[in-house]
Amino acid sequence: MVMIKVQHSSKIYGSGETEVRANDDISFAIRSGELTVIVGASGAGKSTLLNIIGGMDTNTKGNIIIDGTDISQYSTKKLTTYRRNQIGFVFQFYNLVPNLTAIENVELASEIAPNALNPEDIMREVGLGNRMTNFPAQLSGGEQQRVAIARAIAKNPDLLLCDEPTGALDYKTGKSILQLLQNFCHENHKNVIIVTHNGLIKPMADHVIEIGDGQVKQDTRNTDPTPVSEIEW
Ligand SMILES: Nc1ncnc2c1ncn2[C@@H]1O[C@H](COP(=O)(O)OP(=O)(O)OP(=O)(O)O)[C@@H](O)[C@H]1O
Repeated sequence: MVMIKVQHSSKIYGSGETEVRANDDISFAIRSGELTVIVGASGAGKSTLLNIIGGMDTNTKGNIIIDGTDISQYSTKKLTTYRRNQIGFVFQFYNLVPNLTAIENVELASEIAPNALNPEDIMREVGLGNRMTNFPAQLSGGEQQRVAIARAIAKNPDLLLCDEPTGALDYKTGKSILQLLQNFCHENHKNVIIVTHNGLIKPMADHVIEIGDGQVKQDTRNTDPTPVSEIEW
């Protein structure tokens, strides 16, 4: 079953001499339960695409069909509900609230979502059962990213969108975060999209979309994705 259909989507910033075609006629389909890696060089248009799929930005042209509904036609209010109920975001720099404990950061998200999971269960699942009452500053970068992932997962979203989730982490910690995302996707049959410039992680994905100059350069699938623990980069 197709979960996401991006159809001839373009995003143009500015106009005239300052016009930037961040996305230029992008089309692809993501099947339900796929771990998708969107890969490309800096400035290729990856974050723009992810933000449009996540309802944080809107496209200039084209359709974004999520589970049968075209969100490119949504009002601002509908987009807010869509983001709140269906999307979990993970960013490079965690974006945790510094004066709330780890578990309170997760509760913040679960409280606004209608089908939320138990925050304590999720904290244990990401390996932080014993760090729930710590503040972000008392946690390592990898632990903070685990809290950010727990916060995104606790909403029980259909779609987990991750923009360079290991960008601020060392190699080993980054690997454990990617393993967590791969497990979450495959064990729960959820959709996860990871945006990265690191082409070497492509083998971990079910689906790889390569973006260059705002366009899809390659769209391939791995029938037998490699466990993250077996990938070196
Ligand atoms: N709000 C904006 N206004 C104007 N131009 C923008 C805006 N956001 C992005 N762009 C431009 O659109 C292009 C694509 O940017 P985008 O951030 O999507 O690329 P990216 O592939 O995610 O890059 P990176 O890996 O460096 O984050 C770039 O040329 C960027 O400068």
